[in-house]
Amino acid sequence: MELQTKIPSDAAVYIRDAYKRFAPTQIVLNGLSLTIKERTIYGLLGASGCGKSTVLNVIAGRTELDSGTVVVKTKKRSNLGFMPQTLSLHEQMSVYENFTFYGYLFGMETDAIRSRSEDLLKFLELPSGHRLVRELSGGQQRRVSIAVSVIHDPHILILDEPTVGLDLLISKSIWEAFLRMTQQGKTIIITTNYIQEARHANTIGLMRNGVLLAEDAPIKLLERCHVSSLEDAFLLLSQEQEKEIEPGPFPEEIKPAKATFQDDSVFTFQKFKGIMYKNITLLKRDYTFIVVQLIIPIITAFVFNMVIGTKPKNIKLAVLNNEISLSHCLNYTVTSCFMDEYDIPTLSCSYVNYLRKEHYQFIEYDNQEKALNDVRENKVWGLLNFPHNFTRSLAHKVTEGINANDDFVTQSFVETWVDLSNQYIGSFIKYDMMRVIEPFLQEALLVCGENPRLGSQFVEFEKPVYGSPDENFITYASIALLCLGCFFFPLLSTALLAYIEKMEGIMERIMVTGASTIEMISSLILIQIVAHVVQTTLVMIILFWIYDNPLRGGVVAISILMLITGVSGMFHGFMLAVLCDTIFLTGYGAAGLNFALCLTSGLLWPIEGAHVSLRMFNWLSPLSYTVDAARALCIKNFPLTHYLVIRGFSSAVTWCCLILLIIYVSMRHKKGRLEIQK
Ligand SMILES: Nc1ncnc2c1ncn2[C@@H]1O[C@H](COP(=O)(O)OP(=O)(O)OP(=O)(O)O)[C@@H](O)[C@H]1O
Repeated sequence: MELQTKIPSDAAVYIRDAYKRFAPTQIVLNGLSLTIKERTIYGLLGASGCGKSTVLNVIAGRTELDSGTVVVKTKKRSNLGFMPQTLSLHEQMSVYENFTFYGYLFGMETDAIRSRSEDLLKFLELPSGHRLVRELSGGQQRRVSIAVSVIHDPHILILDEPTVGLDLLISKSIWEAFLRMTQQGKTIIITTNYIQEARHANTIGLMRNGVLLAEDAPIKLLERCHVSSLEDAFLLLSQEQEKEIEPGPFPEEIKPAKATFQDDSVFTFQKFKGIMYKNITLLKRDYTFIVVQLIIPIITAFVFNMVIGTKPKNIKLAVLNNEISLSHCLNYTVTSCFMDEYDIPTLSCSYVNYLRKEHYQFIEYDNQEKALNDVRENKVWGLLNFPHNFTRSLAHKVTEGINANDDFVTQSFVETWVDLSNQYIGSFIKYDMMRVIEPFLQEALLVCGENPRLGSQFVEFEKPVYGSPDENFITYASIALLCLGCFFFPLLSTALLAYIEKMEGIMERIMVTGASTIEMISSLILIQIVAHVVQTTLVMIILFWIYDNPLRGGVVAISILMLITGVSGMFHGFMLAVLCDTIFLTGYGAAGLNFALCLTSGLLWPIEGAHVSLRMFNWLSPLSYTVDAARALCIKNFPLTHYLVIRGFSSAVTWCCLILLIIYVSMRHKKGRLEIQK
């Protein structure tokens, strides 16, 4: 009540004893007090970095004081107009489109926006409203920015260096426009580094060291200081401050104070509509973005299927066959029993032919040292050395069993050297050599009239519980790829879109209109979801229908899971854009996250093989449980009630909520800072 009586009735803005610091030693406002009268121009002057923009942010309700009082006469944000220091316009949009976007944010109807736009174009001497902002000159762009801040005809206009970088003629015409506005009843607060141009203001506040050195009409200031220019007055007052004023102690007790507005809300359709309008207009203008967003995942899916999972073919192996020349082995079939005394076949041929069916290429050698040398020189991947009486020794071993002669036993082995430096190829060679032993022996035994199962290993694999006998790596990896793609591409596009808005100061400008985090994120996500659904559908068609990776059930469930995963990716992207203050960090953050998820989602290697410390915390990865659930749905056709599926869905939803919370907190924390600092 006492305060109310102190506030002059004609004050549009009243600040008393304002203290603000951004770090313990970085005090920006140190007991500043100012009064801005209605229907006047108030010029806030001071050296760069003295805190002028901070004062404007305090008035606009974007920065909270650590202590003090701030009263803004209007209780509605829609009565405030704010022009940030950076251009903060969508340069790919036309002048009209920028007007419409901000008009919608303030709840204006399209017709009202159109007629107000025409007035403003004339008033600020702007060219056609159909021109794109990026095609205008620097001065015209600044005037568009001013027009945007007054599109909704606010009572109080806050302008952060509106004439910076403009030539004298344009600055003059802008000041004239401001004077006309005050005659129409507006209150204008301007910061400027050009002290001399501020002589047009009704009141000047000279700011230094977090306080006002003086606050008066320009003419009175000149009289008081007995000087002829405002620069001299500023200099004189600064010298006096240095002599006289010791900065007071920063209040020990923090009593946050901020300008509040009644029309701040969590979600309003009108603001959502405005942001949607802007997003759709931008997408229509830049369709390459949509094309890239669709083409890259499609190419990735095709390349993945063409590269991953297919067995390496035409691997070269050296053969030293002491039993028979390899040239005699082509088209060789076993027609006689290898255990006969007389008509003995050559099983080395048969074995090599089995391997040929697995797409190995054989090169015959007659010298073991030379062959091994070629393995060492990478000309071939391995050497198979068949002893001269390999078939007879094998027959002896089979018929004699435990009574077999040691020499025969030794001669019944194919000596093999494999280059294991390439783990994948080396393992394929070993695996195939072991795998063909069984059919090779069974065929030989069958010709002998023996039970072919004598040639089987002692382990017999029944029909697989899940999967099929010819399941390969791609079955396992394709699901992880789907999840990763659904997460990463929306993450990347959201991070870039949001970062650009932040970088250009547009995010901050939107927030000053009172738009909430929810409105900004929901409209961005609605747009992205359309792209995400199309993207995911195409990738699923490629993976499951064109390349026939197994999809044994749960199409609807997997689609919903991928939708949530995409939304989670978008939230992660938005979070990166809010938290990172350079494009480098944002890009690296996105790429690094993708890389880490590749490794921890089981795309490259089963997580069961990871170090115990990683396995313990793997559940912290946003995709681990999602990938498990997706595999359970696609490969095992588990029902929705299975715990793996429930866990996957719960994890995806929890991550969304958690990241949303982080975004909300950081946007609150970064108030007044959602733009890249100059
Ligand atoms: N949100 C923030 N977090 C940390 N530091 C901040 C924040 N906002 C402003 N600052 C710092 O406070 C000081 C005053 O900044 P401010 O932008 O208000 O100065 P200014 O007088 O408007 O400068 P200029 O004329 O160059 O625009 C600067 O050192 C700036 O880096």
